[in-house]
Amino acid sequence: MNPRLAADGLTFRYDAGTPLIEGWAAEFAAGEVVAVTGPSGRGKSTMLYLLGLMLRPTAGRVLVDGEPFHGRADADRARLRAARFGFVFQDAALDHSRTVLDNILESTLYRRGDRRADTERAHRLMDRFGVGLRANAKPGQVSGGQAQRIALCRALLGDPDIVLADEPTGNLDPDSSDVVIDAFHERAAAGATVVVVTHDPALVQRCDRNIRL
Ligand SMILES: Nc1ncnc2c1ncn2[C@@H]1O[C@H](COP(=O)(O)OP(=O)(O)OP(=O)(O)O)[C@@H](O)[C@H]1O
Repeated sequence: MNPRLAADGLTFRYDAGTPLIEGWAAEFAAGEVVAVTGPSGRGKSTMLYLLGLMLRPTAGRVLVDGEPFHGRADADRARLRAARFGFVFQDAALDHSRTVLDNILESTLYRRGDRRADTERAHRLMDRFGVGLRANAKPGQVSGGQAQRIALCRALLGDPDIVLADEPTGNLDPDSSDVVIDAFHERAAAGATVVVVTHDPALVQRCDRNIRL
């Protein structure tokens, strides 16, 4: 059976210099939570952008269910991302002009769904992650750790079957981090693939395996 997500001979350079990532291969199966670790500046976030079809590789392939997607048109990749991927950016990347709730609901805009059910689900996720009282705040009014948990709610709202998270517990205390990793394992138990870039040893320990870049 094809892995849910795979990198095959992935090479990437930002400019004309030496490639940051060269000939990298990895497979991520449905049902597992995988940590990706490595020194700062090694290219972990870049690798996550490649896996998330946000950057095009210089060479090599990114496969989803065995099908190469890295070279597809932007609109195709965007459609696949909206339907199947949940991405947590390292800096949360919230839209400061909209409320917390609207930021979370943004991930549903490209899916045909029931707005009321999505809103109820968003509130349940916010309560679970301890940010339920901030629904009507603007991102500029919340703490860094709260912004990170709001970004997680946004990524998880659509029950994505591929979750890519960049330092999702970087600003969190151990209890809040546990809630996050529990949620990742829950998605994996439901059949998702979860890839987590992290420097947090406690998080690495709770992942099924660790790939070192
Ligand atoms: N848009 C860009 N243009 C040019 N160089 C970039 C760009 N983004 C990142 N880089 C460079 O690529 C290298 C890898 O960056 P990346 O953020 O992928 O590393 P990382 O392993 O995630 O680091 P950290 O653990 O510090 O978050 C760094 O040297 C960085 O300066």
